[in-house]
Amino acid sequence: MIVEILGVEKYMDEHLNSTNYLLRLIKYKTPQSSETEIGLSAHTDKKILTILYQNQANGLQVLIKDGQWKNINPTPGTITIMIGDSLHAWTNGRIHLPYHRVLMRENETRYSVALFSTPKDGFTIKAPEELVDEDHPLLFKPYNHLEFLTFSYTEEDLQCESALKTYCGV
Ligand SMILES: O=C(O)CCC(=O)C(=O)O
Ligand SMILES: [Fe+2]
Repeated sequence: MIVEILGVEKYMDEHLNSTNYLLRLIKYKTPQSSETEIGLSAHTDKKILTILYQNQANGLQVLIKDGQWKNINPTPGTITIMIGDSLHAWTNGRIHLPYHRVLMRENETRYSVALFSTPKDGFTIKAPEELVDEDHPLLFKPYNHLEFLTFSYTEEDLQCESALKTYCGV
């Protein structure tokens, strides 16, 4: 759908051939006090797309424009999809990159299952020429996904507002 909306369907095969998948089951510790606790601190997913499924214990929040955190309380049985850094960079910033976190509330155990699609090792993320023009100048230099991941585990990444901009912003 995304490639169709952006008119770059011709890259679909390249995308499928360069993608791996990773499934993660997460169990969050149940807070025993009435204080809310950070289950997962604010971050963006460094990968392409995240498909998220959770139990009834809500807690996912997304940062919205005015700097507020918005609760994401999905209807039971539905999934939440989030864009990761790789797709944000590949689309030359055309698709919003959501900062998100998980807050835990008293006596609720949250389980979530995340299916990440991720660029294969060694793949270079480069926005297609169709998505770069005068109105949309190139935002990120082409970068190697694995090297970016290595950077994202460093102290420098922890201190910067956007790993992607710091690492390869134009
Ligand atoms: O558990 C959740 O709802 C969020 C998980 C998440 O953001 C992640 O694993 O990157
Ligand atoms: Fe995440």
